[in-house]
Amino acid sequence: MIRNEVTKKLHLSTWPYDDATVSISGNKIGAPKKQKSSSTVNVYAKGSSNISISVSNDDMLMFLSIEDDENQNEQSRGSLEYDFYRDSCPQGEKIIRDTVRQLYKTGPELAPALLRLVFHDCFIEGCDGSVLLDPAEGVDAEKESPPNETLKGFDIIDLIKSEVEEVCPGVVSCSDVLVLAAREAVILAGGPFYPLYTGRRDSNTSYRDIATYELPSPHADLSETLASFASRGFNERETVTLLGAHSVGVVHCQFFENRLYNFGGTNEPDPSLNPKLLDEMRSRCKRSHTPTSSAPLCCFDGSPSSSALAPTFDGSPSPTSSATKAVLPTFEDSSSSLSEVPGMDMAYEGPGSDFGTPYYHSLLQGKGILFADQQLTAGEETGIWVRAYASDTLLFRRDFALAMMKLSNLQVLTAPMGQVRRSCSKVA
Ligand code: HEM
Ligand SMILES: [Ca+2]
Ligand SMILES: [Ca+2]
Repeated sequence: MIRNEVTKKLHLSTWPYDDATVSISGNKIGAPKKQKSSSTVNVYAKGSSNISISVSNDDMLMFLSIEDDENQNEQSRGSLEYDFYRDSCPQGEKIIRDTVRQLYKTGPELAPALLRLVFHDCFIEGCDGSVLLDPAEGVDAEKESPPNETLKGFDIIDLIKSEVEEVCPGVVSCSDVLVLAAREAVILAGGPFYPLYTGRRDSNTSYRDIATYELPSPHADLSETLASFASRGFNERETVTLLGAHSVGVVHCQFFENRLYNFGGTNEPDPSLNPKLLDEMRSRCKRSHTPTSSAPLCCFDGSPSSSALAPTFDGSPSPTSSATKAVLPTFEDSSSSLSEVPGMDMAYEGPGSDFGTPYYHSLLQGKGILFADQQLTAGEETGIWVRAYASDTLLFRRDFALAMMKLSNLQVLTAPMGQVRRSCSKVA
């Protein structure tokens, strides 16, 4: 028999379940104690050909198998470290976790907001907090890019960051706060836990134009979506996985209105849209009347100067950005006013269902809300993964955890590059 040597690292400081226990070969070794300055516990099981590690919780098992996949982690994490702040701010990760959990109690919509926010940050020049910056001298803020106009959660990040600043001023980067807060949001939304490395630093600027051109469009067909994710190193399977994030949150009418009434100039709805869902969506999103009054609610193509150049968030005549702003309130204005803008609940099939699986189920029924969502069923390989995730929750949770780790490690800045901002919306 081949002798196996197995080393398992359990990352306890970020492990959300206090009651996890670990067994090796059937012998319970209990929940390893947290060490004082280190939260990594190595579980050694040497020289046995019969090692099995079981834990009291499915996600923990999945997490152990992720740890087996060292190559993937090694490649993408660059010079990030596990528990980077263990000496400089040992309470940091816990403060972030507790604050997100606290805020979630009164505002559960923060979970989808943070998940989308981390995607929009990491996709544009990496996970560097560039999306968080306000416009200023020399800063063309991504916030002002049309695809980011309905982005929410900036105030949540500010709140979390100020809690962290109270204890460890100037230590924990905004980009780390964002990935850690989003990880917590995924768990709260019913998604899987995934381990994260830290030590990201914040950008010195923001990339409005890049965001305008490079954030994927809700109107994109499959090949465009795949190309966009491939340019960030995601294969077809991972792209299908990440879109599973669309099982939570809301989509405003402007992003799918073209599918309901006049798809591609045909004056007919999108034929790939399930007729029942079409009725439902039409009842929530009335047809826009005149281009002038409807334009601000219609499409993402907000900036007048960019419309000719930006094929991404296309659709209809571009409104002026000031008009757009007047109609689409930002999160800061008031979350309640944003929720009054009509739209569809991503989880329209009913709350309380699993994270992920119902999304793929609905795609199989032609019930994707965005054209880009529904397109996942149009490809041979993507279709395979849609069907796989629709029926296999555990497979999805594992893949989603891995894909979120990869997303969270995109193109990170580490010392001596970048900076640690004290206020996430301002360059230090
Ligand atoms: C082809 C790729 C994608 C496109 C075209 C896209 C587009 C959109 C659009 C148009 C919305 C609605 C925004 C609104 O109405 O305010 C939305 C919401 C959302 N997106 Fe995506 N998205 C994509 C991929 C992703 C990925 C990879 C993630 C995360 C991993 C993500 C997470 C979310 C979440 C959580 C929401 C709900 C936000 C909320 O309710 O606050 N999206 N997306
Ligand atoms: Ca960024
Ligand atoms: Ca970068």
